Amino acid sequence: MMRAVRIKGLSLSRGERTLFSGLDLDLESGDAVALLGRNGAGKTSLLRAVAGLLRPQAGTIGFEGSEGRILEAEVARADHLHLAGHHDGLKTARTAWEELLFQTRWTGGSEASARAAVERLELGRLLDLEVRRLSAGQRRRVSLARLLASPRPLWLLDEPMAPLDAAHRAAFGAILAQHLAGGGMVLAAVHDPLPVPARLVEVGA
Ligand SMILES: Nc1ncnc2c1ncn2[C@@H]1O[C@H](COP(=O)(O)OP(=O)(O)OP(=O)(O)O)[C@@H](O)[C@H]1O
Repeated sequence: MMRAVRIKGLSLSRGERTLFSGLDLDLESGDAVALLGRNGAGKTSLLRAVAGLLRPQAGTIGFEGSEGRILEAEVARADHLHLAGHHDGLKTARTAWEELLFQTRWTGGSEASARAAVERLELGRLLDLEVRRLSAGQRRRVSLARLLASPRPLWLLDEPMAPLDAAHRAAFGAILAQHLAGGGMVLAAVHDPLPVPARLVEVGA
């Protein structure tokens, strides 16, 4: 079980442009961090680097288990984190249920855990619809259901609440609080405040 993330002296570039350099950030079990910064500052890029999808120019990203045990980064990334990007990563021609079940199994969850996530996110009436027929907020709820359907300690969230209405933002706040209370960690790029207490970290120059 992952208990901490340690980012030291991190520099990220896109093309010729350095987005930021010398970023230090520690995330411990139970912590939420809100990444702030102007459009293009590099918040999404940072989440992708933590997920292993973008190679840093400099610095390190380390993962620890209980008692400071170093986790192999490849294993930590494959088994201990979720990246919920703002493109949702859902195949549009599948039904919401097909897509949720496929992704749940892919990440080690079961049909029962997918059903429980459906209940929690009130997706029951949407399950037979193709993803392309869902509204932005409905699509986001299907995407966020994956977080619950296969429990993993580190949630990397890219503007998770942007398309959600007030009621579903509140429901998602409760889900985040429960995840943190259970020892999980949240690293979220946001423009609006997270609905749980979070440390604020400014990204970019
Ligand atoms: N695939 C890519 N190839 C080249 N440059 C990219 C790519 N993706 C993003 N960028 C550039 O990297 C910079 C940082 O983008 P990023 O998405 O990390 O910013 P952000 O802080 O998340 O912004 P926003 O608040 O608008 O979501 C931007 O200037 C963007 O144009």
